[in-house]
Amino acid sequence: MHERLRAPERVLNYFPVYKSDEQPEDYARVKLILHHPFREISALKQFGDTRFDSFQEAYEYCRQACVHEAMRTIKQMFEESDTSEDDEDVAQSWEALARQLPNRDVATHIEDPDRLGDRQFDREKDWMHVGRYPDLNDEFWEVMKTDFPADITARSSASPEGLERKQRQLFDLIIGHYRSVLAGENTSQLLINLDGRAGTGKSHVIMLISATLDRMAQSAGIDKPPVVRAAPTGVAAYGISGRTLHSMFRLPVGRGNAVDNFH
Ligand SMILES: Nc1ncnc2c1ncn2[C@@H]1O[C@H](COP(=O)(O)OP(=O)(O)OP(=O)(O)O)[C@@H](O)[C@H]1O
Repeated sequence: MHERLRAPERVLNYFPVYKSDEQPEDYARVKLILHHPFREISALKQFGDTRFDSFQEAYEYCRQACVHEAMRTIKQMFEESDTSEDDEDVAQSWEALARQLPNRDVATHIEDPDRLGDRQFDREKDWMHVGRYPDLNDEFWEVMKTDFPADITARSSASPEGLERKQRQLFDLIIGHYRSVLAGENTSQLLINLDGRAGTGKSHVIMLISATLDRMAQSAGIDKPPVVRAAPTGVAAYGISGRTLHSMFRLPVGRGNAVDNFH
C-alpha cells in the first residue's frame, strides 16, 4: 500500500467477507490488511521484532497490542464490526454487488488472494486515471477517447525495394514468418530485438513491416490487425503510430506513482 499525504479518506472493505469460524486464517489476514499499511503481505505477520507464523496469531497479537491514531484500540474496532448481525448485512450487500459481475457464482467462489489484480475483470478496467482525477468518472475518459481517437493505423509509403540491406533482411524474415503462420505451418515463435543508433531507420522499417502485415491479414480475412506497436514514451509511441506501454498494459503510471508502488 502506498501511503499518500492528503489522499482523500476512503472507506475500505473486502470481498468476500470471510467468516471468523469457517476461514479463520483468511479472516485474520483481511482484518490485518484493512488496518495496517504494508508492501508485502507477509509483513502483516511481523510486529516489531516479533514474527508470527500465521495471520491468526498476528491478528490476536494486534487485537491486544495495537493502538491506532484515533486512540481506539484495534480490539475495540474489531469488536464493533464483529457482531454477527453486521457481518450478515455486509455479506449480503457485497454478495448482491458481486452477483452483478459476469460468471460469478458467489456460493462457491472463493477469491484467491494471490490472483488479486490478475483477474479478467481487473485487466479490463482502465486504471490509468484511478486516484488521479477523483472528481471525474470513468465515463468521462471513455467519451474523451471516443471524441478524440488516436490514429494508430500503420501507414507507410516505403517499398521493400527501397530498404537498406539490414532493413530488408528483417522485413523478409518477419514477412516470411507470418506467411508461414497464415499457411498454418507449425512455426515456432519469432522473437527479435531490433536495436540501433538514433536515425538508423528502425521506425521506417517497423512501419513498412506493420503496414504489410496488416494488409496480409486483411487479405486472409482477419479483421483485427495482427500488430500492436508500443513504446515507453508518448513521443516514441507517436513516432510509430502506437500506444504507450502503460496505456497498453493499463498501468497507472504517472505523477507520484512510481512503478515499484504496485505489486
Ligand atoms: N531505407 C530508407 N530509405 C529512405 N529513407 C529512410 C530509409 N530508412 C530510414 N529512412 C529515413 O531516415 C530517417 C530516420 O529513420 P527513422 O526515423 O526510421 O530512424 P530511427 O532509427 O527510428 O530513429 P530513432 O531511434 O531516433 O527513432 C527518417 O526520415 C526515415 O524516413
